Amino acid sequence: MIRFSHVSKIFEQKKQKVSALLDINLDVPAGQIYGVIGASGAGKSTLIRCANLLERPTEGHIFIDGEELTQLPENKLSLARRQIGMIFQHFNLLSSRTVFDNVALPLELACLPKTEIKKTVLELLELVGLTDKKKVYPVHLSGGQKQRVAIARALANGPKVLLCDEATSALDPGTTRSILKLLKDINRRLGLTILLITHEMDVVKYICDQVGVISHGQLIEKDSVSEMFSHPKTLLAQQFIHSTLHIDIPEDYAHRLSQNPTDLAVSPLLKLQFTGQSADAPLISQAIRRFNIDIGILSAQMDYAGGVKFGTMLAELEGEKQDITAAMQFLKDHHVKTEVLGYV
Ligand SMILES: Nc1ncnc2c1ncn2[C@@H]1O[C@H](COP(=O)(O)OP(=O)(O)OP(=O)(O)O)[C@@H](O)[C@H]1O
Repeated sequence: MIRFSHVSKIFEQKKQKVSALLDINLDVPAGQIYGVIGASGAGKSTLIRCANLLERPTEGHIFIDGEELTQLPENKLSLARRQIGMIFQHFNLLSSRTVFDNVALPLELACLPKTEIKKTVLELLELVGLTDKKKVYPVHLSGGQKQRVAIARALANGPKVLLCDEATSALDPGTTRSILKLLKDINRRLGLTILLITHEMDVVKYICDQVGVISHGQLIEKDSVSEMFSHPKTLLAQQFIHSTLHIDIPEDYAHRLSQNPTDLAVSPLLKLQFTGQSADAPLISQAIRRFNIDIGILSAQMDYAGGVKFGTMLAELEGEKQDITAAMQFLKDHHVKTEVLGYV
């Protein structure tokens, strides 16, 4: 449904060239939710703005449902853009228009008859759960409600594709969830293809089918969400995944931790990272039985994404030195990433 073929974008500013996108190849199948994740300045906004040619690529081709946008003359491009809805981090509603009139705007621009506009707008407001707010002005809405209006407006022309530019970045975690749930519902109910950009792996984990990681304008890794979470290949993907896990050493415990083993501090504190196959096997109890050691769990968080289990654990290993070494090797051999944080 969306295809980027060898897309590059170079910005020129005061004789300086910035390569915002470098040879991007991306295919989003119809009906899927595709997330592109990256740090600030990685090229996410440029990428999503190229999808509807708000930003024209310097090189390469962009196709929506088989039609090459990069070949279309301006008049045909405006028509093609009706197939592509877009929502933004800061909602971009017209403050002088009511909720109803904001959603009606694209239909008015498409010169639809009033009765049809009214019917469509009321259906859309029901879809996004804002029927009772139709006469309200945006200033009286919460952030989540504003984004719901923006979603209804983006769907007004019945697009095949929805582009989401950091759509939940300005919202609190609870509202973020409800907006992501709405996007997922719309995707499933209307078969809408969604391309979103984000800097939060939680967003990807919650709604995406596939994910691409962008860094310095390049898509350095792309995969299904389950594959990325179970076997992240690049360091950046690994860092994004582990940013969704919130594991800290308690402060009083950290004070007792010594960098190297001493006569009093002999038990290593390990940070164990489980992905895919390692998370499914009962490796902790196997290590305890096989090597006759004790494992004290300080904190742990296991999670699911795309049907795959993964997680992080902080655990103290107690026992004879050679048994601890053998147990650590056993965990490593079974794809558990093992890091010694100190000794207690
Ligand atoms: N209009 C522009 N003119 C010149 N350089 C630009 C322009 N827009 C973006 N850039 C540069 O292109 C690179 C990618 O920017 P982009 O906004 O796409 O990143 P991003 O991943 O969306 O960042 P953020 O998450 O901070 O919004 C950056 O180096 C940025 O400075």
